[in-house]
Amino acid sequence: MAYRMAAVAMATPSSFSIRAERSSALDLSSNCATSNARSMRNLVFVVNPRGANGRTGKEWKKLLPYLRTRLGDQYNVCEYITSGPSHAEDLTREAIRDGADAVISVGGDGTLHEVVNGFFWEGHSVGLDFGRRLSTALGLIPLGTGSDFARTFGWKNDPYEAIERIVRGFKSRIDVGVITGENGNQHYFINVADIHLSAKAGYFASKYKRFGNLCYVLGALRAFIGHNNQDLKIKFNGGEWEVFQKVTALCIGNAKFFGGGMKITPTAHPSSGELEVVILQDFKWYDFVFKLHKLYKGSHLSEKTVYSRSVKSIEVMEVTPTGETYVQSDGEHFGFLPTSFSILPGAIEFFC
Ligand SMILES: Nc1ncnc2c1ncn2[C@@H]1O[C@H](COP(=O)(O)OP(=O)(O)OP(=O)(O)O)[C@@H](O)[C@H]1O
Repeated sequence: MAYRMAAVAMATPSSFSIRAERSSALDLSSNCATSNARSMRNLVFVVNPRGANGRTGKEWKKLLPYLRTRLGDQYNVCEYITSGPSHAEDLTREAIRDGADAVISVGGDGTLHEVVNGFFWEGHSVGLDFGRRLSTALGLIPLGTGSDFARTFGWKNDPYEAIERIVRGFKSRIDVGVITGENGNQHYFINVADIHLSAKAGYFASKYKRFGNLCYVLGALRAFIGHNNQDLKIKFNGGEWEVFQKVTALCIGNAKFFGGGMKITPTAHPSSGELEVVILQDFKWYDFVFKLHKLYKGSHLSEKTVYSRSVKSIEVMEVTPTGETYVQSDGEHFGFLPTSFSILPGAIEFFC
């Protein structure tokens, strides 16, 4: 069940600041709007103060006065600070229901992942709740450790460039990946979902975020302990089951990069209408030493032990079930196989 939010407000004629807490109601029309609110655009900035080891919170404090000046009188700037994991999801859902024109994720890929999930509720778009058709756009100020989704667009962790994109107001529709676990619950991803070694590495990397980008190397080293390549059964686009032997990692890209700059699904693009599947087979630890540069450059698809194709959907299960093969989406631990993935083409309008 979604939390509703408390809004403690400090209204100014053109902007508004909110520290969101769980458990009471937020109403954009009363809390963000001013007297000429109907003609103003409500932009909700969902900020993870703990992103990039706390750097996001510090940067944001400096950024906010500039943002208000740069956006000017036609925008209500609503600032929602997350209080912990998953909070960004609840805040986004409430902002959409309250009629926000845009929700802008301020932080890394984990925060963006939660904001994207906030666009959905019980298998459908929140904008279509109660028979309404609300069109809230998604924006991004990348300020995380990896900020991998932004790399597909060639964007850096530069908040001032990101603000210019919002000011310019150019939007296009992007696809969203759907991931469904054994219990049938749906979850959404916008960047890359992945299975086995990389997902296990991501799980451990999240424990080492205090080391910055080094967390991905530490996570990978930890994941190698006890790792075995796995035979997997895979069904593409609802066809026949096929067995892929000795799978090291299986990656499903809506965008190109993961793990802090590795171009793992180099032909993926969030407006292609398809997911790009890349399967690494029979990789040994030394393959990562000798082929790592190819994974970063995105030139690994020509390797004999790398399989790739575009799909609308894919189902994956272990040949011999262990229930221990890791799955992650957008760098966040999702669970274990079996899992299925599909695409929602053009599901969200995005500032780009
Ligand atoms: N107030 C908070 N306190 C602690 N954790 C939070 C808070 N708000 C959000 N989080 C969690 O922090 C996690 C990481 O945040 P985020 O992705 O923004 O930064 P990052 O991990 O440094 O960047 P990247 O994912 O790009 O590497 C999110 O998955 C989210 O669940």
